Amino acid sequence: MVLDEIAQIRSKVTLPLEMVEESVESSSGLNSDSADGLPSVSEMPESPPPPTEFTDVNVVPEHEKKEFEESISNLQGEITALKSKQRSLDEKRREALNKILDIKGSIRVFCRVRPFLSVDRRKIRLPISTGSENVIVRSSGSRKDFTLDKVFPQEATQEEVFEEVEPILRSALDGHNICIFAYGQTGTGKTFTMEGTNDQPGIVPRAIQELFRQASQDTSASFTFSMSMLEVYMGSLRDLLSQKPPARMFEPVSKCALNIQTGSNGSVEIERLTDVVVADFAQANRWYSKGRRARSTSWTSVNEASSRSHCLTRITIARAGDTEVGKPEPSKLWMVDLGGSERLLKTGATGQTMDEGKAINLSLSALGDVIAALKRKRNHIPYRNSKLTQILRDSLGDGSKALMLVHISPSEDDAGETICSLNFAKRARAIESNRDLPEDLKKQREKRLAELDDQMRDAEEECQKIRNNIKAAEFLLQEKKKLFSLSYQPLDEHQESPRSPPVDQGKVTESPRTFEKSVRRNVSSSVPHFMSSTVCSRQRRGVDGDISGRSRTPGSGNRHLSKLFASQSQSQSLSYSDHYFKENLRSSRNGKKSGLGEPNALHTENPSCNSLDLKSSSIPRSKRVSMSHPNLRATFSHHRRRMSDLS
Ligand SMILES: Nc1ncnc2c1ncn2[C@@H]1O[C@H](COP(=O)(O)OP(=O)(O)OP(=O)(O)O)[C@@H](O)[C@H]1O
Repeated sequence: MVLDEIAQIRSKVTLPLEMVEESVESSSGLNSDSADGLPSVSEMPESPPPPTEFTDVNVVPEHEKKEFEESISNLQGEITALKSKQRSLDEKRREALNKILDIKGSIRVFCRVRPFLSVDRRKIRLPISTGSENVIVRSSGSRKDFTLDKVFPQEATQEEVFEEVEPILRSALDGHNICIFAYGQTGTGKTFTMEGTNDQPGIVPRAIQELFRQASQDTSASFTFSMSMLEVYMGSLRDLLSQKPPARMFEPVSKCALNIQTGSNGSVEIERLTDVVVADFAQANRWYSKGRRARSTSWTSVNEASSRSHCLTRITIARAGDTEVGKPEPSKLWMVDLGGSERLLKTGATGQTMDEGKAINLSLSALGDVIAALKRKRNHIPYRNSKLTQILRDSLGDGSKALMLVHISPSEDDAGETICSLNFAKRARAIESNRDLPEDLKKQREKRLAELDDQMRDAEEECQKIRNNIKAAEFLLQEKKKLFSLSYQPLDEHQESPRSPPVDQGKVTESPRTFEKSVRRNVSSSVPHFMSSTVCSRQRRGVDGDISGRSRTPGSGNRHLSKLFASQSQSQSLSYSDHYFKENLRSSRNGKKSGLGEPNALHTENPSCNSLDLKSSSIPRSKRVSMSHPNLRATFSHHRRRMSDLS
């Protein structure tokens, strides 16, 4: 129904200008020498003129204006109702997604096995075997089985990994704080998973792109994204997007340049941390590259340090437009590439490497403690034990979701480290896996998840339909408003309207007064003094001439109208109340061309109207012309102003 209306409105917006043009040319006799072979006005036989009505074109019938206003307000009401329906469906979808994530666990743990690299000493017997939700590690005659939420084997692609990560991003847009961690021994592929390469982008660039994509589809709210990047090294924080270069390249940063502030409500702010608003994915990606470059040239021993620091990328999502629920707090999406988790004794580290390793291990175990406390719903969550957990305080806990991607090596040499990493994963997992549940509970859980999944999809589909309806209705409303302002609002209001396209400025130049002067210019010298041209009017005529070369716009419709006035002044007989003229307009409104091109439809001189009677105020109301075509009204409304200016 809405689409039909749009089609109607479109035809109303564009067609009438042609109709006006046609009616102007036909009625003014300008096409008298045309192929139609129509006689000019002067050649017209002296048949008795049709009775002339003097009408006040200043007035458009109130009932029509009211009807138009009503249709606009009905449409506005319809849009409001659709938006409220969209909000409630969106709420349903959010609830279902939340329940799904809660059943699956608010802290989910995945495992990714790195493929063999050329540098790996390949053994015939592989220590690792994987299922979809479990990893078995065989080492020194023992066999350990670890259960996880999802396991990505060596051949898993970046796309496959991201597919599983993606649902949590929707939660970030819904207002939840989210943390995605890459955990594991050095060289197991944490940076590959998070950053990726140009050919195989990782989670961070894909997530940013996905956020922009999802936000652009959500018409119920508008989103603003901003981005920060920082590095935590030996308990110090470094701003990776800072515009200020470090005092000396490669200088160790011994002091923490950024302070972590915790509000009374638990919210966390990092003082002086650069936060850049990013308008689109390309811009965000440029900042991300800058942050990555800053990381690789940081600290003392340039490349080595990267595995001994944590790199945190934060996307802050501000949501606006959901007026019924007020302005929500911005949500944060943290994507963290953690430092390598290897045991110090095994690496035989000494000196600074030892200290770095200690710092990493301290913060990783603090993170493990926080996650374990959250899992057990402890009253005290030990956030304060490391800089990392202090930073993530408001994004790990109530209402937040976390995803831990534990990376392991396929090599037998690393089996000990692999077991340590998987023990960390086991500790972090929020719930028992499906595999650990009794059969009946497992079935119940699966059933519930399937129901919620259906609910979520239904709500999403319905929401999409409503989104399309809203778009169509908003377009229709905009068109109606345009039409309304063209038809009923005085010229001044057109100028003030913020929606007015630039061509309306042309209308200003080509103001109704200009037309009036062009009428006067052609009026014989017998016209009263007040109708003769002035310097100003002659200047305006120059402007008028400039405009005439422009493309057809409502303004150019006026140009044709001015032709009509010019020709009127030659014949000095045409009145808007002329029933032929009205008839022509009516038929053109009805899509009939017939009356306008036919000789008997042409206007003849009306001797009783040898001069233009512009005193509209003296015309009885009963004789006012009724032009129900909105665009015709538009041009007439300009004319009305011209007349009233004169009176
Ligand atoms: N899934 C994979 N597919 C192909 N190559 C991979 C994969 N995972 C890791 N690699 C390669 O393994 C090497 C080590 O990976 P990466 O640097 O990401 O490890 P890391 O865990 O981040 O190490 P560090 O802790 O030192 O930063 C890189 O050359 C990377 O390209």
